Amino acid sequence: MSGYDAVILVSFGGPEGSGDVLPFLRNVTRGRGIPEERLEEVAEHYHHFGGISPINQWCREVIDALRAEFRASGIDLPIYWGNRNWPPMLVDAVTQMTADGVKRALAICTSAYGSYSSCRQYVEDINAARAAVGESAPAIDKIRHFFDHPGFIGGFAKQLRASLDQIDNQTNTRVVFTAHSIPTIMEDCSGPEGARYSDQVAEAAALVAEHAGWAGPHDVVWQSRSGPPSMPWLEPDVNDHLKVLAAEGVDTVVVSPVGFLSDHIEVLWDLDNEAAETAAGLGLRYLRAGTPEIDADLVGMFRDLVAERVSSAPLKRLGKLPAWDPTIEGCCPARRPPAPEKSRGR
Ligand SMILES: CC1=C(CCC(=O)O)c2cc3nc(cc4[nH]c(cc5[nH]c(cc1n2)c(C)c5CCC(=O)O)c(CCC(=O)O)c4C)C(CCC(=O)O)=C3C
Ligand SMILES: [Fe+2]
Repeated sequence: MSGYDAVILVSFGGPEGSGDVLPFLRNVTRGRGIPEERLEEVAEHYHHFGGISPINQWCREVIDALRAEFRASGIDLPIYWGNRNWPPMLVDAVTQMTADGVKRALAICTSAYGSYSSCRQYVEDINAARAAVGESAPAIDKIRHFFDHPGFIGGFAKQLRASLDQIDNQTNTRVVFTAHSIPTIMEDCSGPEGARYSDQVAEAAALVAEHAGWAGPHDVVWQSRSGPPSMPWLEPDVNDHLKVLAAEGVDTVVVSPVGFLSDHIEVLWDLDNEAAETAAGLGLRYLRAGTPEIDADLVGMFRDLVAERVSSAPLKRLGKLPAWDPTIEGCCPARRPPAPEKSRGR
């Protein structure tokens, strides 16, 4: 007896044609004061791919694979799909669930880590959609952070191993893990005592390296920062880090984007174009390790994360960081409220 009568995949959403790009970007950045020039710059990244982000198609394939996985494991729950920023929108999915009589659903959010952007914001958007539908909307809980689940680690480790196998002489090879940068103010209030986002990324990176059989050095760096230069974000940026590595005598770099489950625009543009170009300019051999995409381990992980909640199946975790409930009231605000001294005066 679990009390759940449905599962909903909740993802970021992405444009599927050039006309979608600017409206999508306006949805993502609504109320955030991101300048129009930044939007136009980001729009260019999407236009290199015909305005199509692979993220929606990836969601469709994950849902198909997960339905098969549910059938095979006797989990008899329908799977809905709602995005935060582009159709199919969360509010429409919640409307449909309500019409179908769903009372309590479990949300699979497609981000592995804590922090406002990667967790709390998903919960807020789910709750906004429920509020828009009204009293009869189902209750929706979120699955836990899964950065150290063996299916997540295994999915990345396989891809990293495949890249390493292409390098004959690994003496001066460096493995570089990347995740999306976030403002340091957001990092400082991630998790119960702060910095849990970067701690989780670091733990995932170490586990992926270990499971790929990589005993050489690895680093964790950040990618895809936005926001005004005056606002500090997590550093170093992957491009700056490549310069440091070249100066240290590294000749081959393998970049594994553990911050993302699939190849979307940040991976295809910021890594496969920008960082690859930076590396070429420095004379570095550059290999980008794959993301799990719809790897069987990753799909099996989603099944496990549902099974944990519907039938109290044991938690599969490889890491040592304490777990924390991603839905604690007030956890991971976008920023801390200003200290009293600072809010007085100007
Ligand atoms: C931590 C994190 C993840 C990983 C967790 C997760 O997966 O959720 C992530 C994922 C993604 N971010 C994405 C796209 C964008 N993120 C933006 C802006 C921002 N991201 C931030 C953080 C993150 N972002 C932050 C702190 C901002 C600035 C402030 C704000 O707006 O909150 C902007 C606005 C323009 C810009 O400023 O760059 C865009 C277009 C896409 C879709 C890609 C596609 O379409 O293929 C995906 C999966
Ligand atoms: Fe983002």
